Order: sequence, then C-alpha cells, then structure tokens
Amino acid sequence: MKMVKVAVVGAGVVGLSTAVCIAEALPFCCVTVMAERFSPDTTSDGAAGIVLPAQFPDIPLERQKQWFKNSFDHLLAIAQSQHSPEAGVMLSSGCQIFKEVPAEKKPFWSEFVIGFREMTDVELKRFPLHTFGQAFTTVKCECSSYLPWLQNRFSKAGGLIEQRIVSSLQDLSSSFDLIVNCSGLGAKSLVGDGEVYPVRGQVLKVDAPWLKHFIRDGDGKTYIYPGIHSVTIGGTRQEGDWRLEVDQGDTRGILERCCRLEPSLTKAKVLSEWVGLRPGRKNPRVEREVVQLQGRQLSVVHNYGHSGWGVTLAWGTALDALGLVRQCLHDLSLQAKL
Ligand SMILES: Cc1cc2nc3c(=O)[nH]c(=O)nc-3n(C[C@H](O)[C@H](O)[C@H](O)COP(=O)(O)OP(=O)(O)OC[C@H]3O[C@@H](n4cnc5c(N)ncnc54)[C@H](O)[C@@H]3O)c2cc1C
Ligand SMILES: O=C([O-])CC(=O)C(=O)O
Repeated sequence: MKMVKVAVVGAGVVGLSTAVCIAEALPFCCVTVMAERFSPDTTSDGAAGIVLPAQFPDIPLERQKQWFKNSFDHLLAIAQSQHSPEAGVMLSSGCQIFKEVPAEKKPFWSEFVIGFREMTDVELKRFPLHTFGQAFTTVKCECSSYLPWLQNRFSKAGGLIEQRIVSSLQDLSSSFDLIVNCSGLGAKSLVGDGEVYPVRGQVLKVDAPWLKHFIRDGDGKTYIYPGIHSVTIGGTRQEGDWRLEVDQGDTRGILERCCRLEPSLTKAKVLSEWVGLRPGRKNPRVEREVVQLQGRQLSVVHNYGHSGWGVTLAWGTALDALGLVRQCLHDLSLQAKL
C-alpha cells in the first residue's frame, strides 16, 4: 500500500500531540514533524501547565467539552501511571478564587475535574479580598518533560523529525499529500491569519517545596502552581505585546501579588524568570481547508490559536484534528478513484 505523506508543522504541545495521534492511529501515514523550534525552546515549554480552560465564544459548547474531557482523561491516565514523573504530568489540587462572584459559578469543565466544589466561608477567610472560590483537583502538565516524552512516543510510532523554517505551505506541496498546521503564533505569517495575536506572559520559578496546593485568581493574572521541581508563579496577560525580554516591573508585580495570596513566598528563592507569547485568537482554529498550491489541490488541517489554554486542550484538539485528517484521506481516496 502506498504510504500517505503527512507534514505536521509545529513541535509545541499542539503539534506533537497531533503528530502522535496521527502516527499511532494511521500506520499507513508517514508523518514528519517540521518546526523551527523544538523543546526546550517552544512557548509550550515555559507554560505553567495547569489543566484549566476558558470558554471560547463561538465554538459549540459540546465541542469544547469534548476537547477538555479528552485532554483531561488522557493526562489523568498518565498522571496515574508509572510514566507520571518522566512525562512531567501530576495531579494538582487547589483553588480558584474570585474578588467578585463570577457569572458562571459552576463552569462547563467542573463535571470533568475531580471533586469540584464551592469553597466554604472558613476556607475563604484566608483570602480577605476574595468573596468566592472553587476547590478541585486537576492535572499539571510540565511541558519541559512532556514534550520530549511525546517526541519519543512519536518516534516509536515511526514518526520523522525535521528542523526547518517553513516560510510558506507551498514549500511542502510537492513533497506531501496533506499538511497539518500547528504553528501557534507562527500561523500569523505562515497562513496570513490576521486573527492571531501575541498575549505576552511572564512567569517565575521559585524554590518553595513547602507549597503543595495551587492558588489561582480568577482574573488569570495571579497564580501559584507547585510543580515537580519548583513552583511556577505568575503572571501577565499583555495583548499585542511582542517583547520576549523579562520585564523587571512585571517580576516585582508578580512577586507582590503572589506574596499577598501566599505570604510564605517572601521566603522563596527565585530560580528563573521566563517570558512566552501565547498564540492568542478569539477561537482556536481547528478545521480543514483545501488550498490551491502550484496548480495542485492540497488538503490542510489547521490546529492552532489555543491562546492561554494550549496545554489544557492539546490532546482534545489533536483527536479532533485526527478526525479531520481521516476526512481528508477519505476525500483523497475518492479522488484517486475518479
Ligand atoms: C506564561 C504562560 C503560561 C501559560 N500557562 C498555561 C497553562 O498553565 N495551561 C495551559 O493550558 N496553557 C498555558 N499557556 C498557554 C500555552 O503555552 C499555549 O497555548 C501553547 O503553548 C500553544 O502551543 P502550540 O503548540 O500551539 O504553540 P508553540 O508551543 O508556540 O509551538 C509552535 C510551534 O510551531 C513552530 N512554528 C511556527 N511557525 C513556524 C514556521 N513558519 N516554520 C516552522 N515552524 C514553525 C514553532 O517553532 C513551534 O515548534 C501559557 C502560556 C504562557 C506564555
Ligand atoms: O491562566 C493560568 O492559570 C495559566 C495559563 O493558562 C496562562 O498563564 O496562560
């Protein structure tokens, strides 16, 4: 049987998840991941990695639930297996607190995480500026371990790796039957998507092994996430800001806000500072398209624009993209018969 040649552009958490899903499910495909940057140099590598989504305005809720459930179940299974430390995937319990009661007291994802409940008044006394809180157990997925683990799983499934910049999909049209675009913020120039924009995020890693529970302010700008080797504290959400340098004003702000929530952090040593640009988009783009390249029709499956929720949704959207790849292959086989 002729192998179908598939190129996946992007080696962040979305690209590698999608590549693994395709390579493992469709053995008649020869899958190549090509990317300018691989772990540890992608945006995904520095993400806090907490598994927690927001709701996108224009994607049917059922589809978003599916994305989240599939991702959560996949990561939970790893967290509960012997692979947990190597893959950097662990259970994480804690709370999300709000200064004002949110419109959605029980968000759509509450039925999938473990033990979701509203916090009691006694629990909330610890946070005098906050009036409402949610306690639950989720997963934390540390991409600096998870991406190499995924890449290894991809290679075991026969996948190929190529380091290169793809300046246009046209560059790939003569060598591949199908392209999967997981280029994150890179989609802005790769496919000229004007809806993609950077959302700058700065985080610190600190040494505070006594902290065991996460705390997140519902505004998404202050969070404390204990991890396997250190605690990630953040953050910032600066839309349209392309600066990749650490901003000392942001560092001070992060320390001040996090110490207010967790005073013991004043005793924590700062280990590192990091900035990443989230691939901002009103809604992620998970869809297929047929493009005309050099007189040839080529199927493209897009999977990018996950904003601040790429680690959370990568596996779910990868399975969705796999379904779209199957549809493309079905159409290709019909064409071949004509
Ligand atoms: C500070 C911070 C904290 C975060 N915390 C969390 C969190 O706790 N939970 C969560 O779910 N999400 C979090 N995120 C968001 C998450 O990091 C992103 O949603 C996710 O990394 C997006 O993954 P990606 O694979 O689409 O993009 P990336 O990781 O950016 O990967 C893109 C890939 O495409 C490649 N590429 C792009 N263009 C080209 C091209 N033209 N040619 C070749 N290769 C190309 C790149 O080299 C790279 O390999 C956080 C983000 C930041 C900045
Ligand atoms: O918001 C959070 O808790 C972490 C995150 O996803 C981000 O900073 O993008």
